Formats: sequence, structure tokens, C-alpha cells
Amino acid sequence: MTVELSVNLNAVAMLRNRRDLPWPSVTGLGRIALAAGAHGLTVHPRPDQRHIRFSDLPAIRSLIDEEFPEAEFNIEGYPSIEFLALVSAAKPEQVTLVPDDPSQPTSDHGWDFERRGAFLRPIVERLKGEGARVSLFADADPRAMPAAAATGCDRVELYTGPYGGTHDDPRAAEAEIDRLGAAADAALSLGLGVNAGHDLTVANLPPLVERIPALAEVSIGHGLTADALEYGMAETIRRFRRACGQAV
Ligand SMILES: CC(=O)[C@@H](O)[C@H](O)COP(=O)(O)O
Ligand SMILES: NCC(=O)COP(=O)(O)O
Repeated sequence: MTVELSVNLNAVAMLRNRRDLPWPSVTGLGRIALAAGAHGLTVHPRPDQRHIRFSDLPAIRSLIDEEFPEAEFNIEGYPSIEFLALVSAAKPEQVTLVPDDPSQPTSDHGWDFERRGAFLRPIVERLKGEGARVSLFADADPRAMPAAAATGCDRVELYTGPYGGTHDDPRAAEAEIDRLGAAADAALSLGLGVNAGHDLTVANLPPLVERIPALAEVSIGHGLTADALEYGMAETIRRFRRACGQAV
């Protein structure tokens, strides 16, 4: 089974928002990602629109519909009334619900399914009724998976932030892989699909994929954008030197 890659465009949008200019272009970089074989595009619009703006969503929807009809749009976020209205309009193939409060700098935990199950169930049903696959952001805890499944969701997205944080500690990384693997096994045994995301990199993906071969999808933004800058920098310097009139 292939693990699909969904490219999170939040970091691109954050760079764009530094100026009142249209670059880097969220749809332009999305197009490059899909043309290079990414399976989908992910955005996590936050209420303050600090990176993805609500107005980005129709443009991404059109990009996929008109140029990459096989690709998937994944919208992540807390299911506020405003978020649910955005999702209804953008019609993503997948919605990933995340228990963020508006003041959080980034996502840092999954749902407490026991406590929030009654809140989630009708929302999951509504989103599925609108044609979306529904994934719920989950901590790497196998004991949480029965309550996750009881919400009616299709998948869980395992929160890999703690794993990403072990980049300089191989033993801690192994322990996190064990936790993620056990959570994935529990979810799969209940018929749930398993996605994963947060702080994933080229370096830490292979052990994760090896432990969870049935992983359906990873969504990656921060580390992927960092690599795009690093690996694109040399060619960019050559382009700018040529623009300066230098012989390159
Ligand atoms: C749910 C998740 O892990 C990502 O969507 C992450 O929250 C990205 O959000 P930021 O780009 O705002 O950090
Ligand atoms: N769902 C996780 C995601 O979309 C990207 O997270 P990150 O790679 O920006 O940490």
C-alpha cells in the first residue's frame, strides 16, 4: 500500500502574508506540488487567517477541479460554525477535525474522544453527508481508538508532533514510533483508516512508514517547505545572478 502525500500550504501562505503581494503563490506552489506527484493539498485555515486566508479556498478548489481532478483537497481545523461554512463551500474530499483553540500557535494534541464524542458525532455525520471523508486528529493512544470509532469517523490522523520533537534522540524516537504503531494497530483493527501529520520530515518518515505500512496519508507542511527552500536556493541564486547581469 502506498502512503499518499498531501502538501500543507500553510507555511507558503504565511510567507506570502509578509507583504501585500501575491507571492509566493499558494495556488502556484500547490500546482507545482501536484504536478510533481503529490496526492493532495492540505490547508488549516485559522480564525485569524494568519496564513491561509478564507479567500484561498475557492482558488485551491478550482485548481484541483480544473487541472488535477484526481487530487484531494484536505481542510483541517476546529469545527466552529465559521469553519463548517467554509468546508460546505469548498467541498473538500477530506476534512480533518482538530481540537485547536484560536489562541494556539499550532496544533499540539488530539481530541479527547471520551469527553467530546457527543459533540463530534453529529458534525462527523453532517460532513459525511456533504460528501467528505472525515478524519479526526488523535494522540498516539490505542485506548482512545474505540471512542474515536464511535464518532462515525472514517479515519484518524495521528498527531506526530512528539515524534518530530525527538529528531536528536534516537531512543526517544523509537519510543514514539512504538506509541504511534500501537495506536495505528488499534485504529486499523476497528476498521478506521490512519493518516499522520505534524513535524514529519524526509528523515523521520521512513521509520514511521516501516512501522505502519497501512498508513493511508501523511500531510506535511513545515518540514517540506523548509526543504523546498533549501533545495531550491542554489538555482534561485543563479537566476538572480543572471538578473543582475552576471554570466552564470
Ligand atoms: C493538524 C496539524 O498538525 C497541522 O494542520 C498543523 O496544525 C498546521 O497548522 P499550522 O500551520 O498553523 O502550524
Ligand atoms: N496535519 C499536519 C499537517 O498538515 C502539516 O503539519 P506540519 O508538517 O506543518 O507540521
